[in-house]
This record gives sequence, C-alpha cells and structure tokens, in this order.
Amino acid sequence: MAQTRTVDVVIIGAGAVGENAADKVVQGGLSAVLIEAELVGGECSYWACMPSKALLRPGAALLAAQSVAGSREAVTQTLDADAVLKRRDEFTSHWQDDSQVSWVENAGIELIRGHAWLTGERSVEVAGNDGGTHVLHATHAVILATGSVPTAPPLPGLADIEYWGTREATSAQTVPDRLTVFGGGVSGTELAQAFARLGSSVTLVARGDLLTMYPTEARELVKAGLRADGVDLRLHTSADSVQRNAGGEVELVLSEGGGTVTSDELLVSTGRHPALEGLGLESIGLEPKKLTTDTTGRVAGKDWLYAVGDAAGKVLLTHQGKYEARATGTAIVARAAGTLHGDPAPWSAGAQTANDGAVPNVVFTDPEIASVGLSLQQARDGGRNVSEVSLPIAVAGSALYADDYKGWAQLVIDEDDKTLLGATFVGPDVAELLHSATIAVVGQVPLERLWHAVPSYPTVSEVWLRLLEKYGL
Ligand SMILES: Cc1cc2nc3c(=O)[nH]c(=O)nc-3n(C[C@H](O)[C@H](O)[C@H](O)COP(=O)(O)OP(=O)(O)OC[C@H]3O[C@@H](n4cnc5c(N)ncnc54)[C@H](O)[C@@H]3O)c2cc1C
Ligand SMILES: NC(=O)c1ccc[n+]([C@@H]2O[C@H](COP(=O)([O-])OP(=O)(O)OC[C@H]3O[C@@H](n4cnc5c(N)ncnc54)[C@H](O)[C@@H]3O)[C@@H](O)[C@H]2O)c1
Repeated sequence: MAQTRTVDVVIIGAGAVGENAADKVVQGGLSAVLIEAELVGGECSYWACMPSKALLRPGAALLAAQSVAGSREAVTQTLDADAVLKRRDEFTSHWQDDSQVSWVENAGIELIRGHAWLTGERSVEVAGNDGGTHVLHATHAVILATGSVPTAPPLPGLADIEYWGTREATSAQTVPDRLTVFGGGVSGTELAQAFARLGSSVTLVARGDLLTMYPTEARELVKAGLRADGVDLRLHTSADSVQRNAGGEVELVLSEGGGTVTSDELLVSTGRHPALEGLGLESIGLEPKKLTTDTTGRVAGKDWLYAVGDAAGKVLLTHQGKYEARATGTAIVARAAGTLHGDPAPWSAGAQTANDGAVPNVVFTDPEIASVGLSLQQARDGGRNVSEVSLPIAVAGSALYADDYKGWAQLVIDEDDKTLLGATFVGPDVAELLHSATIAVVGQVPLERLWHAVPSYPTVSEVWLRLLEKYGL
C-alpha cells in the first residue's frame, strides 16, 4: 500500500469544471491535486461542446451567406464534409490533451492520471494509469467533478448492437449516408442538423416534441429549420425495438404500426446523469445517486465533500459548471482561512446564486435558441405574479442580417417589482444577444431603467426596444 500523502484539496475529474475548481483553490493559496482518468479537459473539449459546435458552425456560415442576395449568388458548392471534419479535429486538438496539461502545470496544480475513488472521510485512492497507487488525505476538501454519463433508454435490442452515443457522433470520421437520431433533446437536435448539413439523410425520432423545455414558438422555428435541411422529424413517436440486419443496417421498429426506420448509424441521445458510480460514496454512507448540495456545492451532511458541474446534477452546462467551480473554490478557500462560517450571502463570490433562476443556455441549431432565467411556466409554477411579452424579431437589423429573417423573442416579467425574470430569443446568431438579457436578469434591472439601454441602430438588439414598447413603456 502506498504511503498516505496529505494535500489541502483533492479534485476528482479534470473536465472544464474540475480544472476551474482546482485553479480557484490554488489561487487562494491552497495545494491541490487534480485526478483525471481520461483526457484533461473532459467531455466538453473532446466529445461535446467544442466538436459539436465545430460540426455546426460551417453549415450556419453557409446558410448565412445563402440568405443574403448578392452573397447567395456566390455560393456555388455544398459543404465540404471532409474539411468540416478536419476543422473539428483541430478544435479537439486531435484528442490530445498536451495543451491542457501544460495549463494545469503552469497553474501550480498537481495532476495525477488515473481512476480515483473515496475510501472514507477525506480519503481518496487513485489507481494510476502508470500502474502506481496513490493514497491522499484532504485537509480541507474533496471535490467531485466527475461529470455525467449517457442514460440509455430501455429499448429492446439496443444492448445487443453497436450504436453511437454523442461521443461517437461528435468524433465521427465519416458521415453516414443515413442516420437515425433517437432522442429529441439538445444533443439530438443539434447533431441531427449537423449531420443533415454534412450530407446524411437524417430521421429524428422523439417520444414527445423537440426541445420541450422551450416555448412553442421557439420549437416551431427550430423544427422548420431542421425540416428545411431535410430532417425527417418523427415526433410523438416511440420505438418497440432495434436491431442490425444481416447487412449491418440499423432497423428501428416504431411503435403503434409506425413502420421501420432503416439507416447506417443510430445516434442515441436520451439524456445524461451524474457520474457517481464506482466513486466509493458507499464508504462514507452515501448512495451513488443524485447528491444534495448547498449553495457552495457542499454535499449535505459532509462538511468536507463538494460536487460541482455535471456531477452535482443541478445544471448540465459547461459555463454553469465552471461558475459553480469558481463559487465552490472561493468558499473552500474562505472556510480554510476561517473567514466563512455557514452559508455565504446570496450573490457573494462563494455562492452559486445564479443557479436559481439566472442560468443562460443556447441551443446551437440554425436558428439558434438563446434563453436565460425562468420560462413563463417555471415562473408561474414558482408562484410568481408574472406576465410575458413576445413578438417576431422584425427590426432593421434583422432585415439587414438576412433577406427572409425569421425570429422570435419573449420577455418574462415579474409584475410585482417590474423586473425581468427570463428572456428567450430565437433566430440566426441570437446567442450573441443573450448576455444582455443575462445581465438584466442577474442585475434585477427595473424595466423603467432598461428603457434607457438604447440598442444601436440597425442591430438585431433593437428587438429589446420593440419588446419594451409592446409591454407599454
Ligand atoms: C453533445 C453534447 C454537446 C454539448 N454542448 C454544450 C455546449 O455547447 N455548451 C455547454 O455549456 N454545454 C454543453 N454540453 C454539456 C457539457 O459538455 C457538460 O456540461 C460539461 O462537459 C460538464 O463538465 P464537467 O467538468 O462537469 O464534466 P466532464 O467534462 O464530463 O469531466 C469530468 C471528468 O472527470 C473524469 N472522471 C470521472 N470519474 C473519474 C474518476 N473516478 N477518477 C478520475 N477521473 C474521473 C472524466 O474522465 C472526465 O474527464 C454538451 C454535452 C453534450 C453531450
Ligand atoms: N448547446 C448546449 O448547451 C448543449 C448541447 C447538447 C447537450 N447539452 C447538455 O447535455 C445534456 C444532455 O443532452 P441530451 O440531449 O442527451 O439530453 P436532454 O435531457 O436534453 O434530452 C434527452 C431527450 O431524450 C428523451 N428521452 C429520455 N429518455 C427516453 C426514452 N427512454 N425513450 C425515448 N426518449 C427518451 C427526452 O424526452 C429528451 O427529449 C443536456 O442536459 C444539456 O444540458 C447542452
């Protein structure tokens, strides 16, 4: 058995979130050991955000050029799939993590490559990738930043065949002629469009509507975008079984006599759950199920254990996980210094306050959906006295942007204090509008003051003015 080494903070998982947590505690003067079983940088860098956006961006750029008379005539070719895949490979650094390892080392963080698990209170064991064993004792904290894993649907036949998860789709080296996507959430919708634009004939099967968490108007615009790309949308459709036939084709048998969808590849994108299995949580009396964490990420009943990012299961988004990591790191440093007792004040640096009602998110389809804060339904369910104002995006900036610009925007307003609770924008490139709304929501800016935030002419941001006018300002 290796000798026990004592460090201030042990972080299990070196995805974007674990890296940020480690950086924050080291900046605060504590020592940190970061443990990673696969690639430093995690899912987002190699199999999720970066490669999926790299697959989507060329198609959006092409459509942008095709949507303006003058440049439209200059577009004489379709997407060059090989060039798109090559560019995607650059964004994933060819699945090599040297640059991220350099960053970790330069940040003063010790990295151990291997698989880690808890063996008791504050104790972590690591089976090193080099065959060695490490036993660590954490003086101040252990942070679980182990990410999430795909949730397989209970589809008869699935376990017996080879199929794509999002990892295989985002790292694909060829474009299948026919692709079936099973699951109508964010991953399925984005990747269906990416592969359709790369030349696949795509069928998307979803048990409900697409992207059910967004307003109907937003969903309809995205569905129209996918259909324009030739995606065959089979919505409100379940499947009874799946198999690969003698020729290797995937046959997905739809329920209620819906027929069989035959394709070359099947992408299953039916959600993810926190990666907590095999982490030794049982050794400290916890189940490897969703953990309950407070505003600093601290696990209920354990004053030394924290979970952040996908592992915490609050919000499965990179930017929000990194925000959690910054808050958690700040709280750990303050607790170690004896300057924080109990919970930090809301909106102070050690609190994850924005998780409650101020989370921004973008669906990178074409058109995009960019949304922050509470939806109308969430606000009502929370007992808030709310109203909404919405309209198609039709301003000078949008008309200039594309000849047939189609977009939609909505504000959700707290009627008691006349502030913004949420906003949704749909349209080409609206992601870049989102931060203005995030600032308004986080800042709880009164609408009367927002009225004085004058949008530049002629930009798509002018939709803010139209929304406030429609509201009655
Ligand atoms: C297809 C797809 C596209 C996405 N696109 C976006 C997007 O555009 N924007 C966005 O904000 N989010 C996006 N997401 C979500 C985003 O990828 C995740 O929220 C993010 O990766 C979570 O980061 P994390 O550090 O918590 O976990 P991860 O990135 O999963 O990192 C966890 C790390 O821990 C390691 N690990 C796990 N267990 C152990 C162990 N026992 N010992 C040692 N190491 C361990 C893993 O190897 C992994 O590297 C996307 C997700 C998918 C699937
Ligand atoms: N642009 C982005 O920020 C981005 C992109 C992709 C993924 N993500 C994140 O990654 C996470 C995972 O994405 P995802 O698309 O896999 O999950 P998701 O939760 O967004 O969607 C899962 C979909 O699968 C369906 N589903 C679940 N179980 C099913 C079953 N048994 N049979 C049929 N359908 C079933 C659900 O109804 C849902 O439509 C998301 O929570 C999201 O936060 C973010």
